[in-house]
Amino acid sequence: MNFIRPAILRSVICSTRGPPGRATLAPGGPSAFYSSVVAGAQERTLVAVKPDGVQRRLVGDIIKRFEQRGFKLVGLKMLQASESTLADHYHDLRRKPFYPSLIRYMASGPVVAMVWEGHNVVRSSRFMVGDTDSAQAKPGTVRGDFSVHISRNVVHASDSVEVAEREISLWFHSAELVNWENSDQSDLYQV
Ligand SMILES: Nc1ncnc2c1ncn2[C@@H]1O[C@H](COP(=O)(O)OP(=O)(O)OP(=O)(O)O)[C@@H](O)[C@H]1O
Repeated sequence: MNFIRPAILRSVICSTRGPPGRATLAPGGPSAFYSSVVAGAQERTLVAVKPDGVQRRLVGDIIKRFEQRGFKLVGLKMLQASESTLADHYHDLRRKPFYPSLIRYMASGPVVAMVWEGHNVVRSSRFMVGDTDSAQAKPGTVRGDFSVHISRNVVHASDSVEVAEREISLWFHSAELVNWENSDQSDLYQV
């Protein structure tokens, strides 16, 4: 979604709420209105910095990219992933020839798991992370900037909303996810 200027948002609300020709903003003014627009479109995704990304001190850079894009961090932890979690996470790849080395790689050191929230965050995260094969990943993406080989591609991001829900519940307990409000969410949606 492109950023929306306040004036455009005001005209959208005027045309979708209340009788024609009557300007009706949400109670609480523009800021509350932006929040209500944004809140209706929220989704969450799992992003994980893989062991090579942690070893290479890329955690901060990856978090920065998601924060700067405008997404909201609602879960964060560093952990040594168990083989059972990894087997569950990559269950669809278990028959691939690279599966054993993938599990070894993912278990070789700590992972930083995160849950990010925002409009179209699943799709946007996949673009930000870049192609699975680092050789195909575009510059500007995490993998395109930091990785040269598919087997050490720095970061994971869920590839659909349904998968994201499954992966978040695999990696996080619900009590580890924090619901919080931006003090002024309108800032996110202004150019
Ligand atoms: N041909 C391959 N050789 C070695 N490792 C591979 C290969 N294909 C995939 N992998 C590893 O398995 C991971 C999962 O593969 P998948 O096809 O699900 O890609 P992805 O969804 O882009 O990656 P991820 O799930 O890690 O975000 C890849 O990120 C990569 O680390």
